[in-house]
Amino acid sequence: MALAVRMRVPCRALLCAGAQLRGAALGRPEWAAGGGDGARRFASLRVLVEPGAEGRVAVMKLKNPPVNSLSLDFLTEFLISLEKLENDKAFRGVVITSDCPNVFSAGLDLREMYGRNPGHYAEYWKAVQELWLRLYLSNLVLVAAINGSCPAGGCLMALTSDVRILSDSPKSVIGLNETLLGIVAPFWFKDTLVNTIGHRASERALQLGLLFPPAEALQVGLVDHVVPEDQVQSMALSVMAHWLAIPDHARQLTKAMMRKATADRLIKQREADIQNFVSFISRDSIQKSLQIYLEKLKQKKG
Ligand SMILES: CCCC/C=C/CC(=O)SCCNC(=O)CCNC(=O)[C@H](O)C(C)(C)COP(=O)(O)OP(=O)(O)OC[C@H]1O[C@@H](n2cnc3c(N)ncnc32)[C@H](O)[C@@H]1OP(=O)(O)O
Repeated sequence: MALAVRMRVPCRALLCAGAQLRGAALGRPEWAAGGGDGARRFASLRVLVEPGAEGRVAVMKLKNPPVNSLSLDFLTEFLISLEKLENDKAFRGVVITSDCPNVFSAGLDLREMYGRNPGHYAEYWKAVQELWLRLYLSNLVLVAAINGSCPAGGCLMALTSDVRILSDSPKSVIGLNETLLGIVAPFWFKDTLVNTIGHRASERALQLGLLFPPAEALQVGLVDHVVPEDQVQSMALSVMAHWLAIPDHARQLTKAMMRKATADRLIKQREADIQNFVSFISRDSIQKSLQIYLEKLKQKKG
């Protein structure tokens, strides 16, 4: 029973070890315990982890300004924080939210996918896979408190949660908009979306690269609740309490039953998926599309 519940993701330890080495190489402290809660509160440069009021729930705040792009450094720090929480039996649930105003996450860091070498692309993609697998198969109850814009990889991250709460703001759009960048969402992004909103809605959303405003996101089932911005966190904690009323073992086995087949599709072909990504992203035409998109983002500022 315990084995079935505690699904492990291969290569995690290696990735985390890599992250620690990278941090050490940059000459900065890995973790700083702080505040009156002692060891339970910890932070890396880009991820703040605070215990909730009752101690069973942690709040993870993404802090990679200006837009919480999922850079390699961010991903490695996030994965280490998540592993710490998974390994601490006191924690049963995690609320994931943003520390950056108006943006939950801008998705994958375009600078990791543009103008680099194949080895870098492979390392980056492995970390993106790891993020998805660790979140999608997490034994913890995960609630995404989406307090801002949530495109592409940000949306993927939110989709791995058990519940999504979106702030009711014009900036809070959510969706897998990859086609707008001239790139294609990989099959496991697509599978996660289909598992959430169904096949037809996903087909339309993916082809058109739709970014749904709050009311539409709620209607299509991409999020579970839309609330005023200042109530996102309290709503997340109240939904969490509901989920924590269910015995962990029953909920965890049910979650695994619902998600394992989808995760296994990637686990069985991780290396091939990395090679596909590297050859796709290295194409001149794709690099050109990314360059144009990055320029557009810069021009937007005027
Ligand atoms: C097989 C291939 C599959 C690959 C899959 C990819 C999935 C992805 O996640 S691709 C990334 C998709 N992301 C987006 O399309 C979002 C792009 N960003 C935005 O739309 C906006 O930045 C925002 C709505 C999130 C926030 O808008 P805001 O006005 O607050 O900020 P900006 O002025 O636009 O941006 C500030 C700053 O940040 C840079 N930036 C924005 N997004 C990214 C990003 N994803 N990666 C790297 N950098 C990003 C932006 O260029 C600005 O930089 P400068 O200050 O240097 O100009």
